[in-house]
Amino acid sequence: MCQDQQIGVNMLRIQNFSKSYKNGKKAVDNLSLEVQAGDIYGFIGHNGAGKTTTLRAVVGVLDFEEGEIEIDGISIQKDALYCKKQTAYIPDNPDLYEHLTGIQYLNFIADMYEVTKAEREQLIEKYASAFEILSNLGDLIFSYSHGMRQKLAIISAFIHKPKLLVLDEPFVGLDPKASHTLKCFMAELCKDGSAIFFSTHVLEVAEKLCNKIAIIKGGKLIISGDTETVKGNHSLEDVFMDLIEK
Ligand SMILES: Nc1ncnc2c1ncn2[C@@H]1O[C@H](COP(=O)(O)OP(=O)(O)OP(=O)(O)O)[C@@H](O)[C@H]1O
Repeated sequence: MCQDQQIGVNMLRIQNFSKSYKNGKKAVDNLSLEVQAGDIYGFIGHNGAGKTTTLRAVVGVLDFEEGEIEIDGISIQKDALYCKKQTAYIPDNPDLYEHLTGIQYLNFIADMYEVTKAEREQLIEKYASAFEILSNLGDLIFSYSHGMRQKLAIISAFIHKPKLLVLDEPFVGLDPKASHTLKCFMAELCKDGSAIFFSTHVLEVAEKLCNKIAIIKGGKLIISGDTETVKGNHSLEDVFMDLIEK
């Protein structure tokens, strides 16, 4: 069902978020940004800039003391369960249950998110066919290649139609066809009223796919907004290099 009427509603609001690790390292410093329904929001920055730290705080797997994070208008500090139900997260190196088969894993996730039997069957068929792992779903995850694991994690996220999809380096390990398929499904999800916030080092992908971009450097957000505004008449790579080297 098309939910275009939701486009523009805040799905993620990060306000003055800071995170220091126990060793005293301030990984993120006073970061604020908003991701709205319909947005494909790219989060870019050099190695160690603070992207994963931010993403992990957003999805509730990393505690933080400073700032506020709201998902679909609800504070994750106040109602973490509600927020987690609206969200799917694919880390940069998904840790899947190796002793399950692919289909057992997908059913486990579908059960957790209360996806009906009819709907899960239809969506698993759709996504697993598109990612060409339908015939592998009966095999143990233990036997999957890195790319197949990545595809399974992606399918598990899409089958419960999250309002907010958070991805950390989702294109790493995917072959060109699977990357293309993922981009199409990301666009489809956002057209249906969800929002995507993802980190990437692939600036060409960010430039083409994202309607919004944020650049983080040394834990501080240095620019964010509409892709066209962020890049002006330049390529995103030129803008990135310029900002990072300043
Ligand atoms: N568990 C941790 N304990 C201490 N410091 C950490 C921890 N995790 C990350 N850091 C530090 O926080 C900073 C930000 O790391 P983070 O993983 O968020 O960066 P990133 O932008 O995702 O980098 P990359 O592009 O390399 O994945 C880095 O200086 C890193 O060393």
